[in-house]
Amino acid sequence: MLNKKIGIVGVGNVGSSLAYSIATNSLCDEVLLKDIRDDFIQALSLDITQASINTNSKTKVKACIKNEDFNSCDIVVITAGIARKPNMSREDLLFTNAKIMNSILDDILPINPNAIFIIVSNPLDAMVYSALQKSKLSRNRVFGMAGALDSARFKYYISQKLNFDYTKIDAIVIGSHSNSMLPLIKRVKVDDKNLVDILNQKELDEILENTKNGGAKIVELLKTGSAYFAPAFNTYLMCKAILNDEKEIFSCSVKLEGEYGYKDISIGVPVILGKNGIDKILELTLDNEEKDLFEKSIQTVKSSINILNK
Ligand SMILES: NC(=O)C1=CN([C@@H]2O[C@H](COP(=O)(O)OP(=O)(O)OC[C@H]3O[C@@H](n4cnc5c(N)ncnc54)[C@H](O)[C@@H]3O)[C@@H](O)[C@H]2O)C=CC1
Ligand SMILES: O=C([O-])CC(=O)C(=O)O
Repeated sequence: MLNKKIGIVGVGNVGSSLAYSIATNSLCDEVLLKDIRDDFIQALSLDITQASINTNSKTKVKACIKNEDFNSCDIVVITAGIARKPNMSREDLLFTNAKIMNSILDDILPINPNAIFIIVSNPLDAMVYSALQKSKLSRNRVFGMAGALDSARFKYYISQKLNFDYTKIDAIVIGSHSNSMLPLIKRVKVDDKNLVDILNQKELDEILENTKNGGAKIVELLKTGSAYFAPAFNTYLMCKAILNDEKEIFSCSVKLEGEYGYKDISIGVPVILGKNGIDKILELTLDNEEKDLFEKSIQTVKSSINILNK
């Protein structure tokens, strides 16, 4: 897909892995890197370009010299901010990352109010809400990556438990990107069979716990930060779906305006992604137990938004 440009703001672990995936897969014409570390992004633009040379990639990787370079970006991914360390929750990042997000939007929005903004910084759902409030852009152009990652982890833990090919597993996580996320276990299909008919309750509970703690487990092991390859690759897939107008289904954090019975809140639900960003929000029919868990998820996001708005 040429004549398309993606800007990445915050080129640390997630941002640089995303730039690498985009460039080595020749997803677009240009990737623009912006960070507060100028020499670092110069180095990365050289390194990632040199990595993609032998893939015959058409993607140019450039370090942003002036904010005006963002004026022609079709997509801007915001991965700037601090990552959590062991014994921290994502919510502990709230104030620092909201401040960083606001300063980035102050820089980019006047130059390019027409891009699609994909938010990655944590706590994800509150950051999406905050970016929407600040930008006043429509919700189909400001949304967040998390549900795709959580759904990949859900599939991973199901496949581990069953020792079964994960390509034959259909599973999705909705709700907040927090401990109160909602892996929809009753809907999981394994080769067209219901997972709940295959495993006992203890085994199902283990999968749920592992999925919810998927990010924290990596944080505990890494000690210096959080996961980046899987977050970056899922963001890459979202960019690809948009630039290629794939109309693919992803679980994304999006502002609800009545869907699922909620308004004025950003949270993970399945959506269709295409060239205009969010093409459609899909409304699953939740049973009473799922509705209660979704409400808990909503409350987690609301409490972060309320803290920010105080
Ligand atoms: N939504 C999700 O599923 C996931 C979210 N995350 C979040 O993504 C964020 C980034 O994570 P990592 O890449 O691992 O962190 P990192 O620390 O490796 O990179 C963050 C980068 O942001 C840059 N930065 C800080 N302030 C900036 C500003 N004002 N303008 C431009 N750049 C700025 C830093 O210099 C650094 O290069 C964190 O908030 C993390 O919690 C990480 C993984 C998954
Ligand atoms: O765990 C973290 O802090 C980073 C993240 O959101 C994830 O990997 O799911």
